Amino acid sequence: MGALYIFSWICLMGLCLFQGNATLLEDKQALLDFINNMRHSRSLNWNQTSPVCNNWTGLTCSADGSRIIAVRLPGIGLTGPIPANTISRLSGLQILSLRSNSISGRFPSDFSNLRNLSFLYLQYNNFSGPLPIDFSVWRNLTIVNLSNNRFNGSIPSSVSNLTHLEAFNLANNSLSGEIPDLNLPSLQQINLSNNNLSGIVPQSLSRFPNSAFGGNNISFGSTSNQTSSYINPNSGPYLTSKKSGRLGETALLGIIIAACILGIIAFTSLMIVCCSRRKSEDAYSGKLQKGEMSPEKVVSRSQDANNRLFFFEGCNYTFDLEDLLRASAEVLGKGTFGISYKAVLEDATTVVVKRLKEVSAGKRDFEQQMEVVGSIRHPNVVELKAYYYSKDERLMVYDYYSQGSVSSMLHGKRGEDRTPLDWDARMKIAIGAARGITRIHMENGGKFVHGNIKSSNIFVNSEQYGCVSDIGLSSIMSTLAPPISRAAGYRAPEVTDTRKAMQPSDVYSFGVFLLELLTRKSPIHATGGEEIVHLVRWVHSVVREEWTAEVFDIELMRVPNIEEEMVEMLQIAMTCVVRMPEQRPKMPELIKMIEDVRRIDSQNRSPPGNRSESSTPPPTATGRESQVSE
Ligand SMILES: Nc1ncnc2c1ncn2[C@@H]1O[C@H](COP(=O)(O)OP(=O)(O)OP(=O)(O)O)[C@@H](O)[C@H]1O
Repeated sequence: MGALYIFSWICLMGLCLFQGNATLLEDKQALLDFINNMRHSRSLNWNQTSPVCNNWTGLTCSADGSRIIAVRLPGIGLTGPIPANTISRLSGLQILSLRSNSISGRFPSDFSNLRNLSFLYLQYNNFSGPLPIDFSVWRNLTIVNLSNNRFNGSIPSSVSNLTHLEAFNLANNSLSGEIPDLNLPSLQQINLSNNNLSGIVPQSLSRFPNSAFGGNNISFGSTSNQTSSYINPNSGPYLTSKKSGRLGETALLGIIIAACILGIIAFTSLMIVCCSRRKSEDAYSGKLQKGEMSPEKVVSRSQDANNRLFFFEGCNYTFDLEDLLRASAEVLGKGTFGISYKAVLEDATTVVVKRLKEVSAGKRDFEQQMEVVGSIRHPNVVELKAYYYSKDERLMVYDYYSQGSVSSMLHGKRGEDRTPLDWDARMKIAIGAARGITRIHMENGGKFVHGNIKSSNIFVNSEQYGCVSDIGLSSIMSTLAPPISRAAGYRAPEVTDTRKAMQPSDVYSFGVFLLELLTRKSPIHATGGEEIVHLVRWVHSVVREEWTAEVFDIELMRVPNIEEEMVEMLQIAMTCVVRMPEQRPKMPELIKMIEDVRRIDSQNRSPPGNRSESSTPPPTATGRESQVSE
């Protein structure tokens, strides 16, 4: 009897295990059916023979390995409609992210089978047609992002049944009709902006800011005809009142005549100013272009008001644009965003002037961005000292870092002239850069993105810690580095697709920078046979073949007892360059991870927030900067 019991128990367990495997096999088949029936420009390592869990890109299995619970495939070039009866067979699915692809067609009706879905990210695709009528089938939905598609029709009232909903984003679609009453206490974020919605914002959503409903024909609060506040895509919030009557005809005529006279005066003065400014700026640009400055006076004092260098508070420089124009200048290099010059002023002050090309932002946006950048004071961030804006010329002024960038330290001199960077130096550069980027990410309510992390933008401060430069340019410039360029080697895969840098893409670039520090290889380099090598792919292939030691810079291999630390740093770098942005660590975590590899020194281990307001150490610079220590 006992034996029979044990036998049946074993059978039962066997059946369970078999069933578990069967479900996973079914999930695997559903995914293969999906990917084999959908165009995608990136190849995936999904093949029939390899195990799904821990192996296939973009998937997460349940803890017991019996089901697939997350599919994350952002920015892999998926094109066309989602094939029916594929993804919808993953009945254990909780997270689905197919954002930043080119998926078209309607919202798949069979997604109603995904009863466990909690997080749905389909933003930045080409979905069209109406939203699903019955949202209540997904009782667990917590975050829904369907923004930046072409969905039309109205917002279904069934959304109000999603009691777990915390974030709901339908921005930038073509939705119309009125906003339903969404009495959802857990809802923390909503964005319905830039649709064709009309009517009023229901009371249940009045706690959200106006910007959540901008770009629609929605009115707020009172429904009375007397006064209501409208939000219009072009003009922003404004008040209209039915009481305001029409202007009398005489008054109107008076205004038109006055406007004409003023217009003529303004036009004439503008022409005079433009002609004289154009002359002086052309002369200035010409000198910078030639990489030389003559002592002749290029801008007259009377024009200083229009040609003013804007210095940030606390900057101890006393020169003006005129002095800068008289300085002797030498081209340091041509970057993605312009040319950088080393300028030595008459009193021996040495600065770097970056002359920007193709700024896409207007004057106001440019100035605002400069204000943000100029306000960042941190030992691991290269300070922007001053800027200049005119119609034809935009300049940024920094301290000159005489040791050159980390790029030139790693790849610059060859042979006997070369001073190798030892392990300590590289660790200090890594930790400093991590702290600098973390500080930059704290700006703008924790949303600021650097967008151009690379070794030629990282210098060392007076304490030899990494120091990050070139902040805030990627968002105001229209240029993107060409696909085969050193800059492109740092670019996260999703940035190539969406052309939009985010904080996780900075983390990716930082990971590439760490790999560069460890290998002393450029992110994109040609081998003897002219073959283009991508550093991330190369490191992956070497590590996969278990030749880890081969990865490291030969100069480091000579140093005793650092192998373990190098391997730990390699692991950290590899976590930064994973394909899925949401799987990359955040910058503050990276500081901790790197600090844990080696206790560099206690003085430099305080969190960046505590250190940002401290007296800024100067760079290892020539010129007149005072040498205040960190
Ligand atoms: N403050 C500085 N001190 C010393 N050298 C600098 C300074 N700023 C830039 N450089 C160097 O000048 C050269 C040109 O810099 P620039 O920033 O214009 O281009 P980049 O870093 O090569 O590319 P990108 O424009 O994409 O940042 C680079 O070698 C850079 O390291």
